[in-house]
Amino acid sequence: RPHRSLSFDLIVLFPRDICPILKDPAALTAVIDLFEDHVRKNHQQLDLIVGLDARGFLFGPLLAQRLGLGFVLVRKKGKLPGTTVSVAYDLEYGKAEVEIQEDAVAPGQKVLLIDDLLATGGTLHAACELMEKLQAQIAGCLVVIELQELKGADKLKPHRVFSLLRY
Ligand SMILES: O=P(O)(O)OC[C@H]1O[C@H](OP(=O)(O)OP(=O)(O)O)[C@H](O)[C@@H]1O
Ligand SMILES: Nc1ncnc2[nH]cnc12
Repeated sequence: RPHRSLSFDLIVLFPRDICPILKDPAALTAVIDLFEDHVRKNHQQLDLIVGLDARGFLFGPLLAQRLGLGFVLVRKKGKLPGTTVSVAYDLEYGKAEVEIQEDAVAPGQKVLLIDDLLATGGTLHAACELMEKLQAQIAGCLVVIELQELKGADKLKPHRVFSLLRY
């Protein structure tokens, strides 16, 4: 049979889905409570929460609002108006590109990145490269779900990853 990656096999055999969390208001509140608690204990003087397209947008603004911080979007290529900065990265099959508005984060601002799920780490790694292009300070990455077998947290080093559910 054709080669399939570990990530592909995991999606097919063990799909991890955040939809049940979103459907249950108590679960969603618990997720944001846990993130808020972690950030208040471990991160001081943050400037912005940066969320990843598309499912990072479901959690990021809720957390940002709790913390009294602004929220910034990292989008897939071609979606943002104005002047953008982009980073291309490899997927298991093909390539992708993420973008941010060039003035979304000012040099020196301290940001925390958020997404729903960490698999290989390619997406968050590319988003970290975007932050570096804008000379932001990366405080760390937050995800609801981490697929530990795929070692995404290693790929993101030296940046730290905080996850709520690990498989
Ligand atoms: O760690 P990685 O191997 O990069 O994979 C994780 C990324 O993959 C999924 O997004 P997807 O690309 O399916 O896009 P979507 O959120 O727009 O559905 C997930 O929401 C993460 O963003
Ligand atoms: N097992 C999995 N479930 C959901 N999304 C994924 N992305 C990569 N692996 C995944």
